[in-house]
Amino acid sequence: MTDHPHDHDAGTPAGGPPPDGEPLAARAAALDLIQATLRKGVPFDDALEANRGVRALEPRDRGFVRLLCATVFRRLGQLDALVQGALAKPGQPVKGPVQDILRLGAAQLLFLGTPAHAAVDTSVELAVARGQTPYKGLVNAVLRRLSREGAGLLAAQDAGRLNTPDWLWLAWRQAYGTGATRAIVEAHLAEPPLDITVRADADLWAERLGAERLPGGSLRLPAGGPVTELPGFAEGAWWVQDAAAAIPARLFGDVAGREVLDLCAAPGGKTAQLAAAGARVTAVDRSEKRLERLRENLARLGLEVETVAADATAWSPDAPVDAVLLDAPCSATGTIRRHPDVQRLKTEEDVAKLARVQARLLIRAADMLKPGGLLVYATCSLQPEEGERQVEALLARRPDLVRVPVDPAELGGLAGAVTAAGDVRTTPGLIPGGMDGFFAARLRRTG
Ligand SMILES: C[S@@+](CC[C@H](N)C(=O)[O-])C[C@H]1O[C@@H](n2cnc3c(N)ncnc32)[C@H](O)[C@@H]1O
Repeated sequence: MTDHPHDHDAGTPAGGPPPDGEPLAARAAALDLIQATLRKGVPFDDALEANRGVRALEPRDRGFVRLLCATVFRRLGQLDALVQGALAKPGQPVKGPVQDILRLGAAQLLFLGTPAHAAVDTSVELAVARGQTPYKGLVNAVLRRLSREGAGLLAAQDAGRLNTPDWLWLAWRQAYGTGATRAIVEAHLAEPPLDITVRADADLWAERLGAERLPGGSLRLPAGGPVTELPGFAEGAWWVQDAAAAIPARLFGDVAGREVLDLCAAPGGKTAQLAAAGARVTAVDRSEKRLERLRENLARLGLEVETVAADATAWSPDAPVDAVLLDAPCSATGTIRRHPDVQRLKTEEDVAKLARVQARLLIRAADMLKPGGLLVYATCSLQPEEGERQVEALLARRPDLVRVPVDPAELGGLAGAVTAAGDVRTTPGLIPGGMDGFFAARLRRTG
């Protein structure tokens, strides 16, 4: 389970050699998937779940399809510039399926190490199979040229900048400065490692899995391969959760025996942390389908919580509580290295719309607290409107709330993640191997 609204226990894409079993079927499935996302706006994980062609493939080929699509989303700016540069007539418009076939072909040639003949031949066949026979020659010529000259062209590109939509580049530069923005966009280029949170015995599991221990307690493994086959998965010893996503629930301190409301809970990564730490959790989510996923996840972990399917802007607990976690719906721009399609789907308008929802949820969450109770607000967004600005606005509006600053020692010494005001702000470039961009603030109700 991860924090992304469209990803659950999906694990990480497996790399490995390109398919030789059904080479065309795998590329055809990848074409359908990137078209669903880039042309129709369907989040990649939803497209993947709905695609029958992918389900029919061997697991290794499915891994290839996932990696190929992720590479197209991750490197789209570079790929489009390369294709443009390789056209016989520069500036010639290349659109629709032909454009997408070229993107897939170039990604295989230049980023996945697919042998040139396999990448070129399957792309040409795909063009024919999709009724693009008149463009067969163009696909062949562009990809052959890229197989010869691509590496040199690639070396001259500013990869981080090219792959980042302008609005995100400008917003991050304004919020974090040029150096930190560079670190963010560089972190987006790499396939992220697999981070997990263990129920208990982190040292034991680190040894068993050969995992690295991260500040704060998460374990880190290299990406690739089916997560469900790793030791400890089936018996519920751990769950998938980015190291940054594991921070907000820890900000409550010792929750053993305490009642905690988790207001936007599914698929349950933070619910699991709270329940594993001994809290009595009520997990609220407005999506019954996602709540079902939360129940499945917690059942695997052998953890019990109460679940409520409700809109948190309209629902109230029977009585005020000691602790509320609001992991609000957001643009998810902090998860781009895990979900590179996000940077192609989300817009500035989405951020403004979500910020209004977050403001409403925050007021409701504050109203649910007893005097002395703690509210932790979190989003997996890099946009200050969904983090820092929300908390400033709430504190200005609600004199009964005060900030309880976070001490870097609470984050295993990750001093770079604590802001001057005492909130948590992680960015993907913060640690080697990266971490999601997250914001978290801890507030106390005083009256
Ligand atoms: C960022 S995800 C939560 C991730 C989760 N906390 C975890 O750690 O696994 C946001 C969740 O908020 C839910 N949601 C969105 N608006 C809501 C609302 N008004 N009331 C309750 N849940 C809502 C979505 O269905 C989604 O599951």
